[in-house]
Amino acid sequence: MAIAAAKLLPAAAAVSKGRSLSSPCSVSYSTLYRLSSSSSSSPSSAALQLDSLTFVVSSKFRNPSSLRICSAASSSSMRIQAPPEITSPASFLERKESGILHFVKYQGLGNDFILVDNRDSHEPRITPEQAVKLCDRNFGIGADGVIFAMPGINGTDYTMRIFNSDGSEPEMCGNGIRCFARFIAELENLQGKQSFTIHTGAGLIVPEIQEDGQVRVDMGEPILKASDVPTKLQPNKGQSVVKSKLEVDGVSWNVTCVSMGNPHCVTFGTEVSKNLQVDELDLAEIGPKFEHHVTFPARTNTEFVQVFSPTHLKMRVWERGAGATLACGTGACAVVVAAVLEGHAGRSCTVDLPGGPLEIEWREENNHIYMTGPAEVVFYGSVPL
Ligand SMILES: N[C@@H](CCC[C@H](N)C(=O)O)C(=O)O
Repeated sequence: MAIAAAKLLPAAAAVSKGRSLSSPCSVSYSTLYRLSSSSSSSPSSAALQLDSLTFVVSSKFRNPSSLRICSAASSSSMRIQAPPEITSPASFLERKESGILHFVKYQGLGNDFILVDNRDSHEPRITPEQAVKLCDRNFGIGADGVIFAMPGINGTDYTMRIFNSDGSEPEMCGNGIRCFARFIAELENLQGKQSFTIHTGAGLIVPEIQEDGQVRVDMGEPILKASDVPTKLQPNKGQSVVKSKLEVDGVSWNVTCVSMGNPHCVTFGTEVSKNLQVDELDLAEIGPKFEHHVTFPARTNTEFVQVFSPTHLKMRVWERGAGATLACGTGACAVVVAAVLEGHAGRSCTVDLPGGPLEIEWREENNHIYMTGPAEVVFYGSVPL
């Protein structure tokens, strides 16, 4: 956590020299707070410094009684107030000050999200424009998207909404829903095996936290009907588009189109090069050309796949609205569906992504896809809006 320390020190120095940190916020936010484990071997910590507000917290605190929060400087000449008492991550998030957003940053295989407790409203606490700023990796917190935990509708426990880092709103997010489940367990102080019914733009999704902390998600059924994906490519297998030709940048790619609630275009190769070496691709060059191709009226996520064996695939992804990410859960599900339809793999596969592996199963008896993978806290923070 060298980065965290590097970010912390200038802020601490500014306070200790009696300089107030430039701030549009109230004086209490000119304080540098440090939240640490009472154990001397604090496992990890991270700092967030945005305008006047710097909040440093351990990413591993799980025992509220071991929490303590303290200001980093205490001279009476400085405009520092006693820090508010924080006894748990949930109580931290429950603090509601106008103009301040409390959040938890989570990641699932490096696909990272700002999680917002929005359980008291059906309206997202921030706008798409604010989400774009917060997701910026240089001028903001840095994330692939912002996820809102909202009240359930239609009898579900919760609703998940998400903004991509470009401010667009996708229907679903596989890595995000694993993070969402862990976030809810933290907010509700639930331990052990837990499952939730979540309303999303892709319908009902059911994540289950396992004893080992991994999250297994019933992702529902894939949608293969071309007009529902949506794609303008002509169906060539029933109503589906399977291993069809798509011209992108003068190259003829073989593509299969799958929706997991959100659209995916999966390719295992081109007309001339049937087996992709995915590490050799220039994703930033080719990805946007798929994303904005006229054949995808709602834009598309694109997965480039290499087959190691019928149970082991490797993919890189260019996400709609987020660009190259380290992992995409809905993408990994779409890849296994496409691999089965094209005859490259069986229904249970390990899919390697740049951020790590996901276990995917497309079950024959109910047509549902199950995804299993991790979700972890990165840090807790507050940011002026
Ligand atoms: N990373 C996500 C997908 C997020 C949404 C996507 N960018 C879209 O616009 O559809 C995942 O893990 O599924």
